[in-house]
Amino acid sequence: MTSDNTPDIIYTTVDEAPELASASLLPIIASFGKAAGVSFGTQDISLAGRIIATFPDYLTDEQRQSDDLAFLGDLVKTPEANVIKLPNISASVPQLVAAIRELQSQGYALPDFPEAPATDAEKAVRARYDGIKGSAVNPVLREGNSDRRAAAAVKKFAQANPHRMGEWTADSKTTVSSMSGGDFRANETSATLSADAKAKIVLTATDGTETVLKDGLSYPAGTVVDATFLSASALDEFLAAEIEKTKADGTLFSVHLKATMMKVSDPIIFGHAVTAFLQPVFDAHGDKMAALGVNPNSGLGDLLARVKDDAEIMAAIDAVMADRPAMYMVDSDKGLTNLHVPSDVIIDASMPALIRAGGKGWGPDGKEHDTNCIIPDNSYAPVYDETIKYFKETGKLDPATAGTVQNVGLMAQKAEEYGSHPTTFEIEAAGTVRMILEDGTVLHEHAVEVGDIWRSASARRAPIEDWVNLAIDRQAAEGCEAIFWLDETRAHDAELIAYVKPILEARGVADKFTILAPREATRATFETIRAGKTSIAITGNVLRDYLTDLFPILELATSAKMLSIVKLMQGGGLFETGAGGSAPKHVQQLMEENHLRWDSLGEFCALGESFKFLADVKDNAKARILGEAVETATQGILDNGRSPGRKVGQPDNRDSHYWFARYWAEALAAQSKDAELATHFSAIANALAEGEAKILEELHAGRGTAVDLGGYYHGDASKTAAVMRPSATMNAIID
Ligand SMILES: NC(=O)C1=CN([C@@H]2O[C@H](COP(=O)(O)OP(=O)(O)OC[C@H]3O[C@@H](n4cnc5c(N)ncnc54)[C@H](OP(=O)(O)O)[C@@H]3O)[C@@H](O)[C@H]2O)C=CC1
Ligand SMILES: O=C(O)CCC(=O)C(=O)O
Ligand SMILES: [Mg+2]
Repeated sequence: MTSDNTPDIIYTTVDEAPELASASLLPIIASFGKAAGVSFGTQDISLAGRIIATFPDYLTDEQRQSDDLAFLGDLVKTPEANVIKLPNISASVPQLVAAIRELQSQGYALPDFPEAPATDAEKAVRARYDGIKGSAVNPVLREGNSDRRAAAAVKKFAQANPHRMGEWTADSKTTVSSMSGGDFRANETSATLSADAKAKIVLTATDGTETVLKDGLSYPAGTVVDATFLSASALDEFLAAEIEKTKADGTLFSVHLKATMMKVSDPIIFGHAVTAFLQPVFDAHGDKMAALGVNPNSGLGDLLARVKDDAEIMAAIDAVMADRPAMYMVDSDKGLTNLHVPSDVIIDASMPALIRAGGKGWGPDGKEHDTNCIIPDNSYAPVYDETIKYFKETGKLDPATAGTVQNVGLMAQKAEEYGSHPTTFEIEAAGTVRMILEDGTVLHEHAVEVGDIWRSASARRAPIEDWVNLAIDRQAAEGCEAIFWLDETRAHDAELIAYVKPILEARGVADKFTILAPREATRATFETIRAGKTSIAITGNVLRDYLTDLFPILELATSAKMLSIVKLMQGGGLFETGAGGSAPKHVQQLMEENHLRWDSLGEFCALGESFKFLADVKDNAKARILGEAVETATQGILDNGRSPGRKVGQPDNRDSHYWFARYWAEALAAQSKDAELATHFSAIANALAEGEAKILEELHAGRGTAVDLGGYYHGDASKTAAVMRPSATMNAIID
C-alpha cells in the first residue's frame, strides 16, 4: 500500500495538549527534516477527525476528510511503517457528545448521538459512533508489542533532580478494596486452541430461548481464548458495603476503572457505582429519571444536567449526598466528583498519582485525605494493593536513589482484555453463555444472571511468541532482573506460562527469568528498585498499561518522559510519545492563562528513535545524523533545565521548543559527518542564538491572559498557530 509518495515519517494529528504542542513543534521538525531530505507527513487520528471521516454522507465536499486511521491501520502492517504516535483522546460518551456538538456548531451537519437508538436508522448511526468511542485508535495501530523504559539520560536527570513525593505512614487509612468473588478474576476460564477455529457465543435463557450474541469469530491455531463474567448482583452488594465502609472509616470514596480502553465493560461497572451511590434516589424516582434520559453509565455530571429542573429529584439527590461518605474529587473547585464523568478518573494515571501523593486524594473541602480506592475486579488490583501495603511498611520511595522498572508488554493484535470489546455483553436474560466451536465443542460455559457482564478475550500465538522473544532480547541488552508477571493460579496466565517456559528453555535462558504472580512481582520489583537496580517487568496488555504509568510516575514524576517503542511485527516502527495521555487539564490552563505546561520530552525521545529507525531501514545517513543530534538536543534540554514549568510566568512548552530547535541546530552544526548539513544548520543555530532575547520576548507576550483556539476538539488551525507560534522572529528562521 505504501508508494513513493508516502512520507518517510508520519506524525499523527491528535487532540488536546499534545496537539497544541505539535502546532509549535511540528513546523520545526518538518523544516529540519526537509533540509536533510527526510519528509514528514501527518495523519489525523483526533476524535474530531475520526468523527468527520466516519460521516462523509452528512457533510459537504469541503468538510469531508479521509479515513486516516484506516490508512495507518494498513501502514503499520508494512515494513515501511515509521509512525510517531502521540496520545489521543479515547472518548467516553459525554466527550463524544461534546465533540459532536462542537462540530455541529461549526456547521458540520452530523447526526446527534442516539443515546437510546430505537429505529434502524438510529441504530446504524449509533453503531458508527460506537466505532469511534473509547480506545479506538491504539488497538488498531499497535501491530507489535511494546518496549517502554526511561532513556538513560532521562532516568539520570530524575535521580539528580528528584521530584517531591508525599509521605507514606504506617497509620494511613488508604486502602484498595476489591470484590471477594463473582468478579472477572474468579470466573475466568481459558484454553489454547490446538487448531484454527471458528466460534460463536450463544446465550441460552432459562426458558430455552437461544440468542446468538456473536457469530463468525475466527482464531488461528495457538490462540489463547479466555471467557469470564462479573456478577452484577455481587458487584452491587460489594459497592453498597463499600459505601458504608468508607463512611465508617472516614476516608474518601473513589472508584478506579479504565472506561476508555475497556469501553464496553467498564462504563457499565461505573454506572453500577453511580447507581449504588444514589440508590435511594433511583429507588424513589427511577422511572422519572429514565424518562428524562438518565443513563448512569454516562456519570453523575450527565445525570445532574438531565434532572436539574426537577426540584423533587434534586432535593432527593442533595439529601442522599449529605448522608454519603465524602467523594474523591476530580476538581473540588468546580464540584466535579469521581463519579461525574466515566473518563475523568482513569486507573493507570489516577492510582499512581494518589500513591505518589502518599495515598492522598482530594476531597470536596479542597484538602487531601486518605482514600478508599475501589477496584472491583481482582485480576490486577493486587498490584496497587501491594504497592500501598509496601509503602505503608517501608515509607515512600526516594526518586534520587531508586532504580528503574522497564516494561515489555504483550500488546500486538488486540491482545487480552483490551481487545475484548466486540465479545463483551451485558446479559439480558438469565441462563447459560457458551462459546461453541464450529465442530460443536463447547470451549467455555458460564451460568449467568440478568445484568452480568460476560466477556471473552484472546491472545494470538505469533504476538505471544514475539513478546517472549522481545523480553529475551531486552534482558540480554540490560543483563538485569527480569520477571514475567504471571499468576499460575489464574486461568489465562497459566496458558501463557505454558508458552513462556518452553521458549525460555529452548533459547537456554530460563535461569535469567522468574515468573511471579502480580502481587509477589510488585513487592519483589519495589525491593529491587529501592536497592537502586533495574527490573524488567514482562507483562500482559493491561499490566503494561498500568505499570508504565505506575513506576514512571513514582520514579520520574510523570510517564510523559518515557520512551515507548512498538516494534511492529511486520518490520515497521511505531514510536509512541511517552506513556501517558492527552492531559486535558493542560488545555484548560492554556485557554485560561496562555501557559502550556505540556512537556514534549516524550516527543523528543520518539523522534530520535524514529530517525534512527529510518537510518537503519533505509540506510539513510542524514537521518542518522538528525537522530543523533536530536539525542544531543534532548540531553541539552535536561542538562540546562529547559523543560516547561507548571505555573504561568515560568517558561512553557513553547520556550522548550525554542531551546530544542537551538540545541538541535547546534548539534547538527557541530557534527563533522556531513559538511553540507553542518553549514546549513550553523546558519540556523546562529540566527536562533542571536535572536534569543527577541524570540523569548515574543514567545512570552500575552502570557497570563485567556486565549481563543476556535474550539476544543476541532480548533481553528490559524488561531492555534497564532497562540502556539507567537514569535515572528523564530518563525522566520524556521520557515
Ligand atoms: N496513548 C494514548 O493515546 C493515551 C491516551 N490517553 C487519553 O488521554 C486522556 C487523558 O487521560 P488521563 O488518564 O487524564 O492521563 P494524562 O496522562 O493525560 O494526564 C494525567 C496527568 O499526567 C501529567 N502529564 C501527562 N502527560 C504530560 C506531559 N507530556 N507533560 C507534563 N505532564 C503530563 C499531567 O499532570 P499535571 O496535571 O499534574 O500537570 C496530567 O494531568 C484520555 O482521553 C485518555 O483516554 C491516556 C493514556 C494514553
Ligand atoms: O488507548 C488508550 O485509551 C490509553 C492507552 C494507554 O493508557 C497506554 O497505552 O498506556
Ligand atoms: Mg496507560
